[in-house]
Amino acid sequence: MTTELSPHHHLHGQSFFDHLRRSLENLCAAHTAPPNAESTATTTPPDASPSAPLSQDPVIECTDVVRAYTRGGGRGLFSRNTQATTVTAVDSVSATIDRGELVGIAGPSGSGKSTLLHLLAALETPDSGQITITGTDTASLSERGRTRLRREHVGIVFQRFHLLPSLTATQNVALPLIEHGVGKRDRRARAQTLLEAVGLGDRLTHRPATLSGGEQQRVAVARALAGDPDVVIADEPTGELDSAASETVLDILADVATEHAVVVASHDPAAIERMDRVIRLRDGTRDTDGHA
Ligand SMILES: Nc1ncnc2c1ncn2[C@@H]1O[C@H](COP(=O)(O)OP(=O)(O)OP(=O)(O)O)[C@@H](O)[C@H]1O
Repeated sequence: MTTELSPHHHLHGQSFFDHLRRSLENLCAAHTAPPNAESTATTTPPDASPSAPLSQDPVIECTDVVRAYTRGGGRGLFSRNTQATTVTAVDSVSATIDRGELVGIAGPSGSGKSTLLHLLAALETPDSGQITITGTDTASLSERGRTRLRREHVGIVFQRFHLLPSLTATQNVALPLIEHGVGKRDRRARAQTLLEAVGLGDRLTHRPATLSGGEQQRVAVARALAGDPDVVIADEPTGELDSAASETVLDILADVATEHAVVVASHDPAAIERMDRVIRLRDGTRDTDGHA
C-alpha cells in the first residue's frame, strides 16, 4: 500500500504556495506573453490588469446563467422520428467566486454540476446570462480566445487524472508550460517545485502507471497549477480515490485555495464537508448557498 504523504511535510513556517508563487512570478516575468487582442472585448476596466495577483475583483462572476441541451428529434439507426426534448441543465444560476475560496458544487446526479463546472471553466458558453473570468465575458471570445483564456487563468483537474502515460510526472506537469513559452530548463524546475509542493518530490521520474491513484491525482493538481491559474476547477477530484488519498488531495486543494480560487464539483460528502462554501443544485437551479 502506498503511503499518502501530506504536502504539509514541506511547509517551513510559511505556505509552500508562497514559495511557488514567487518562483512562478520570476518565470512569468521572463516570459510575459504579448497582450491578447481579444481581451479588449472584456468588461474589465481598462486600467485593471485581469491577472493582477492582488486584485479584489471576483475571479468568476456568473449571472443568470442558462444552458440547455436538446435531445432526440432526429432519425436514428434503430428509431423512427423521435420527439426532440430540451433539458435545461443549468437554469438561471448566479454565483461569485473569489480568490482565497474553496467552493463546492453539490447536488444529486443530473442536477447540473458538471455542466455548471464546464461553464465556469469556459469549456462551454451559456445560452443566456453571463460568465466572466477575471473580467472577461467567456461568450465574447472565439473558440481560440476561450482556449487562451483557459490557458492563462484556469487550471482543470479531472476525476480520472488524464495524465499522458508515456510521460514522467515531471514531464506531465511541465507540458502546459510549453504553450506559455517557458524554456525547457525552467519548465522542468517549475514542475519539480510543484511536485515537491504536493509531496511527490520522490516521484519525479515515475510514469503514471507506477503511481497510486492518489499520487496521479496530485500530479494532475500540480499540472493544473503549472500556469499559475487564478482558479482551479476540479470535477469529482476524489471520485476514484480511497479516503486517505482523498484527504491528501483535499488538503492540497485547501492549501491551493489560500492563493487561488478553487471550485470542486463532487458527490463525495467528505469533500463537500471540507468546502468553505457550497453551491447546491437541484434540477439545474440553485438550492441554497450555505456552509457545508
Ligand atoms: N451533452 C449533453 N447532451 C444532452 N444532455 C446533456 C448533456 N450534458 C448534460 N446533459 C443533461 O443535463 C442534465 C445535467 O447534467 P450534468 O452532467 O451537468 O449533471 P451532474 O449533476 O454533473 O450529474 P452527475 O452527478 O451524474 O455527473 C442531465 O439531465 C443530463 O442528462
